Amino acid sequence: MTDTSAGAGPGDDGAEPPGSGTEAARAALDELERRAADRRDRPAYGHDALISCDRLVRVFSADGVEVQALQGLDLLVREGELMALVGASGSGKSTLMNILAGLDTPTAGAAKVAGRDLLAMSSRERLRYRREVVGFVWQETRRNLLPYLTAAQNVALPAQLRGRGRARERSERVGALLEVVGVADCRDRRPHEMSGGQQQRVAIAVALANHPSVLLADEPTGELDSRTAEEVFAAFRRANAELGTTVVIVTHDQAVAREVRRTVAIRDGRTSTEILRRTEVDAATGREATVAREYAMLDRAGRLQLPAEYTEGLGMRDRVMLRREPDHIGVWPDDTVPPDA
Ligand SMILES: Nc1ncnc2c1ncn2[C@@H]1O[C@H](COP(=O)(O)OP(=O)(O)OP(=O)(O)O)[C@@H](O)[C@H]1O
Repeated sequence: MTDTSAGAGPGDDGAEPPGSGTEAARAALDELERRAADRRDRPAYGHDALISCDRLVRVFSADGVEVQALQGLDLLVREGELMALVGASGSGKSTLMNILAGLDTPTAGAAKVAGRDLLAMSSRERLRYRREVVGFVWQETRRNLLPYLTAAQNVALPAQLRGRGRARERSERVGALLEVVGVADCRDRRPHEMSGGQQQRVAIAVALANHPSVLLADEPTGELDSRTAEEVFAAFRRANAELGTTVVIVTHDQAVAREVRRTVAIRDGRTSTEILRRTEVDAATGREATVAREYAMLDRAGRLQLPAEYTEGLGMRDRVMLRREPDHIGVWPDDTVPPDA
């Protein structure tokens, strides 16, 4: 233990006797400086992520009542990921998507997408951000497309508005995008001449028109039957694989959530658990199988959200008992005596 008691000063000859208070204080100071330097050199949170949300808060006030839709949400998404966000109704998914889409601003915290600081953008930068950095697909099919334009005209519009490229290049890109999402045959049809699934796939092409870094979709298959939903999801997957676009999908659809490698659950305005899926080859049979593992998010304040089904199943409430083991932490209901206590 470091002795920092007062009264121990340099000796008569000016030299510090070993173990003196001054020497100990200097050692403590060196240690503090070393730790501060370590902290300085450590990469910042989310430095290599395309999307980073750091303790994001969004409070709505309505009729004098405050609703905390996001309560310190942390989320990192790497470039090229295809991931799903799930959560109960009212957990804050749409609030998060609106912030990432540049349609709403957080009350506190930090949010960055492709290097843009979502809290510090001017209204002009915000407009550019919405046009160039993110593409958006909404649940309601009619919200995504202009009804009096054909599929090709809808997809051509964002680039036309931006005044980018020559007409021929734009037309080629429209054809290529409709091909990627699998609706090249709908090129000259207006929305009412297409099925709901075809309209959503055209909507994906529209959202991709300006080469966005991120494609955001809020319940894009919510109005579709499961077979059609699969086709729409396949279009997201192709956009991700062929164009490298990072895709974040909010979904209630378990089938869609199971199809992605990473599913993040939001609970009470915070990220709570995360499921990562990997393909593993069985050494004995050589057969491939998808292995899913569930993780809980540990935020930088050390907070951990335990899944409700775990805590409810074990009758855990208000307070739990913890014990640190060499390689894990044990958690027991408050009134339980741990096995080898
Ligand atoms: N504009 C607003 N004004 C007041 N409260 C709001 C507003 N928008 C959202 N909320 C509230 O914030 C909370 C989170 O809402 P949000 O729409 O983000 O949830 P959600 O997870 O997307 O739900 P759902 O799955 O039903 O769409 C809810 O309690 C909601 O009532």
